[in-house]
Amino acid sequence: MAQYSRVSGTVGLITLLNPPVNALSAAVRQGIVDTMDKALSDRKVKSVVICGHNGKFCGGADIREFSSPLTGPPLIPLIQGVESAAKPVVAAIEGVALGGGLELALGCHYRIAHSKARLGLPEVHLGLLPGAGGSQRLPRLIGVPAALDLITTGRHVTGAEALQLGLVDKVTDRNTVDEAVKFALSVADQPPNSRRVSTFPCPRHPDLDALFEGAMQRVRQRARGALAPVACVQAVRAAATLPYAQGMERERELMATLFTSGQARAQQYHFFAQRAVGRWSMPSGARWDTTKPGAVHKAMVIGLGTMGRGISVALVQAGVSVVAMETNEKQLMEAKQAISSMLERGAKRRGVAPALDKIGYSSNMEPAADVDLVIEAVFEDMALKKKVFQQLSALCKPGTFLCSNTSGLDIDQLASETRHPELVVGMHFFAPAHVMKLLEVVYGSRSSPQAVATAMELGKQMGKVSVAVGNCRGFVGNRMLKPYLEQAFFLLEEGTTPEFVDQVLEEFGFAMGVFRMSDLSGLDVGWRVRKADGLLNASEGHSARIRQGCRYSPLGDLLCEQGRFGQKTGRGWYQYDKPGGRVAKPDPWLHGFLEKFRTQHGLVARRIDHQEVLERCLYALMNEGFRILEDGIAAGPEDIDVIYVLGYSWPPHRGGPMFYAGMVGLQKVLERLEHYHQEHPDIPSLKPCNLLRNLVVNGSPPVHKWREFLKKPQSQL
Ligand SMILES: CC(C)(COP(=O)(O)OP(=O)(O)OC[C@H]1O[C@@H](n2cnc3c(N)ncnc32)[C@H](O)[C@@H]1OP(=O)(O)O)[C@@H](O)C(=O)NCCC(=O)NCCSC(=O)/C=C/CCCCCCCCCCCCC(=O)O
Repeated sequence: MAQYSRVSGTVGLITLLNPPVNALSAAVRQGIVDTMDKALSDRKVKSVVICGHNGKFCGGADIREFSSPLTGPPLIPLIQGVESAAKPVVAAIEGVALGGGLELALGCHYRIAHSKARLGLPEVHLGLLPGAGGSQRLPRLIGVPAALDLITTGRHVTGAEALQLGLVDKVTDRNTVDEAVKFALSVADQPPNSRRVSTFPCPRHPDLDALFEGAMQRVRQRARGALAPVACVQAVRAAATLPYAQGMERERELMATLFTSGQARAQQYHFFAQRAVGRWSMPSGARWDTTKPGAVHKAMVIGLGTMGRGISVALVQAGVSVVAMETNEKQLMEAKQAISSMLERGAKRRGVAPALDKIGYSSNMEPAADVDLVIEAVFEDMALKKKVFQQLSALCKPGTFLCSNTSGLDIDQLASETRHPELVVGMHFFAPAHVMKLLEVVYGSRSSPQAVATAMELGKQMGKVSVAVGNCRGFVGNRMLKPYLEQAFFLLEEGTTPEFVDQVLEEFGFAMGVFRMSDLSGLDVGWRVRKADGLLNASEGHSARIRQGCRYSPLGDLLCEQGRFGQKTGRGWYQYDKPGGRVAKPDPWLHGFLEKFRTQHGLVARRIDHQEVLERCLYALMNEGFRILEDGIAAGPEDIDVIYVLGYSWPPHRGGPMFYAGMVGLQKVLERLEHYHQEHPDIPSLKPCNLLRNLVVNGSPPVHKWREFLKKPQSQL
């Protein structure tokens, strides 16, 4: 709803009221229509201010309403009504003005913003475009290049940047509503005719064709196969080339296509899933809303390789004091320099001073005695990590939380090395740790709810989306990666090439196919894990393509034996112009190697099509996701989907693997897995798991109902 009052004698004040973000629900839209009517018909009122309750202007259209038939006054004529009002209307922007909220502000005749307010048109992240006139008004107000940038990236700008762009008329550090009321008094006598943005000509640009071509190329590269960014470019092009009314018609057509698309559903699901994972629970029944996190003022990071450096930066930027520790003096010196420059760059980007005084360095463990939390980020080696945990347990003051940045090792084993296993949790960061938004928080069988709450909260403080998961090999993300990689290797054995597999996966929307990704992260990483698992050598009398009774592909191991570790060595699944080179080129040597391998193992190459690559790689991965749910390692499909979109570059417009399974149809996923498993009975990951069968038997319920079919989460180890 919206509240109305008259202030300072002649200003009509309209306050949007819909906590927590004053989203434009049907009731709020009706409230705006009613209160505008009041203000315009009140003869004492000379000008109007629109603001939001509780320091937030407006978070945009109410996204929850998008899944049911739209009711209440539509937004486009509502904003048109505000713009055509005969009395000046001023938007008082505090907190946020996003999406429909900013579009409402663009319909006002003046915009006053707090310098720290955040403004933006993030609809592209919801699979939409700014469809309430935003795509037509913004370019008219701030010019085509700046509007293209804001609309296609969905990025937020501060009030201060908005002023520079010409998006707002004034910024303030004081009470924004008071300033807006003063401003409204000062313009009360000025007719708003010349302030209607829809009547502005779109600023001219010398080469519109090149500008839009470049923008189109960028959005296609950034989000392969996503419809919304392309439609955003098309809508802005309409603003630049057509009269306003025709531009609005084009905006409407494009929005209608997006609004009902599966991609918009997927991205809106992802928006709510990111928020849902914050409401975590543990098998014991402990929950996010009943557990108080411990305070973390000072933390220690142990091991300053790439991960430790990134984690240190993320902690400092979150306002935590850090002691960064590394025993190797040379590495310590290099880390100091790298961390300082990362902090400086980050501070410059955010327009603040670098908090270099928040970090100290040590070459020994002693400072652990005086910290609230330790994050161990040493090499991924159980024996080494165990030693670190033993030392920490002896050194730390009572109550210090001990966290391991492991990508898949057993948290319970680490905890058992300490005197207080309840204080131990996993914090699986993703590289680069100061940039990537995902954090898997792993609870072991003895982790206390408070330890989990503390790690979850610390993740949030670092700007990450933290997902609580149970303890098993590879946790959620890497556990699901295993069958995906395995299928890709098997497909090579059966006749295809790395180029074709990557092309199919990239067309699906992944930023990189599995082989290019493997070259980037280093083939030796998986090789070391397989070595530790005793998988490198076939048992006597068994085929080289069988391990532990199941089909196994030694292809990755054979490349590593040749020193082909990927980009860093200049050779892997592809060739590069030099070690460290980034441009992957097909490698004739590799094709010859695959042919020889097939001959040696009596395999006849067959033609493998697009559909088979996609289904075998993705359905095997999804099947593991169902198993993870069945095992209680993830509390719900949203957790898995958030992990995959934020940590494994699953395309957001496809929601995540579990959401995608629902989109494809669970029955179809089941049938195709059954088909492939019949063809390859020696690949257990293709055997459809019970939860998938159970969901199909129960009529394939929508993804938000799957939790009803799950057991309580539990640790598997
Ligand atoms: C930055 C935020 C605003 C706040 O962040 P933070 O403080 O961290 O808090 P959160 O945890 O994120 O959020 C708190 C809770 O609020 C919920 N929330 C937030 N925003 C919204 C919202 N916009 N709607 C509903 N709910 C919202 C959030 O979920 C949290 O609750 P919970 O924990 O999940 O319970 C941050 O929240 C943020 O970034 N929000 C989103 C901002 C955004 O993206 N805004 C744009 C929304 S889309 C929009 O505005 C579109 C406008 C144009 C509409 C035009 C309509 C025309 C329709 C034409 C259709 C044509 C169809 C034709 C079909 C046919 O032909 O038939």
